[in-house]
Amino acid sequence: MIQSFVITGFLGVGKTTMLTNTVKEHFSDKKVAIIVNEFGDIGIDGNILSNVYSEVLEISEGCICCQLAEEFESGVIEIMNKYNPEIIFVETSGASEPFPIFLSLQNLGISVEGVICVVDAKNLDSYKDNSTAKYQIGGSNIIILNKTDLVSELELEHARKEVIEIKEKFNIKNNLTGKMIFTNYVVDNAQQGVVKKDIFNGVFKTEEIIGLAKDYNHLDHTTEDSITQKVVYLKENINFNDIDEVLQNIPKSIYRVKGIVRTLDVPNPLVINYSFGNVSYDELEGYSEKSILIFIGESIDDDVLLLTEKFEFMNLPKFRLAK
Ligand SMILES: Nc1nc2c(ncn2[C@@H]2O[C@H](COP(=O)(O)OP(=O)(O)OP(=O)(O)O)[C@@H](O)[C@H]2O)c(=O)[nH]1
Repeated sequence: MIQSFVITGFLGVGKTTMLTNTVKEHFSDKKVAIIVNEFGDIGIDGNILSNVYSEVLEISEGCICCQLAEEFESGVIEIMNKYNPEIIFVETSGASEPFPIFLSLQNLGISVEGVICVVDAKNLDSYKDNSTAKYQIGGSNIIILNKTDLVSELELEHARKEVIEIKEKFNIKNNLTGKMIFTNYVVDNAQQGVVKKDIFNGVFKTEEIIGLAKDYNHLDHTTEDSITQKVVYLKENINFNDIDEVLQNIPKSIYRVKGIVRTLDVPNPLVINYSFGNVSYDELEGYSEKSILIFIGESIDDDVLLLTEKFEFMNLPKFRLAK
């Protein structure tokens, strides 16, 4: 039977980092397929992962947990036929819930060995009230407190307590029987997403939950903290400083910026990663597509316009992620 892991967690907490490091560290001897639910016209994570690993399927422009179950399931079947993987990792978008994906995998006869929720130990307080974030923790059975390099032991302990509190409150139940779907869960720590190998050995017996999971209904995302995104394509005449100035002045309502941008003064295109006030730039060779920035957050329309008014846009499409 093919095994799988679902990786969930809020925007920018380190899911892709964990996936990349984990696959390299613990699964280099296995045939691994990675499925990334990415938003926007190009999958930036997919682009990066495909440099590391070859078999990446991207499901784009939508949320697998809401509209894309069918596309997701047919994509998984395609991957199984083409690559015959031993293990499948599914990275869900930071704005979706993990459990519907669990069910889709189960429908396809794939064994789900764990639903891993990556938590940002440094920034949990700033996103823990978002309803999707709570359901992500509630819908997982392996919780990884990541970015431990950025916190003190006291802060880590605080984050751990908070996570357990949320988990106990939002632990998903079967709608019909009222029983907990996950009877067991673990909380562990990681830095740069490097997770202990035995975490992947499974912490629950699949048969424990299969019966319960069948009757589970999709939880609705609530409207009040809906997450939207804006995709901005940039013209080619920008300097690095123009980009940096925008990224140093991101308002709090924008949780996440990702992109790949070519500038006049840096030789290679730059992969841009912004989350929780930190921005990083990594040069990427061989990218020749349009320069693109994706802004993700709550009610961000005006903020993005204000921030980017100095750029000349090619266009500015908008997607709705979660309602
Ligand atoms: N200091 C520190 N930074 C980290 C750690 N893990 C990830 N990061 C950084 O956090 C940023 C976001 O990481 P990603 O792995 O892209 O996060 P993600 O959860 O996949 O993001 P989305 O797919 O947009 O939801 C990147 O700049 C990472 O380099 C960590 O343990 N410590």
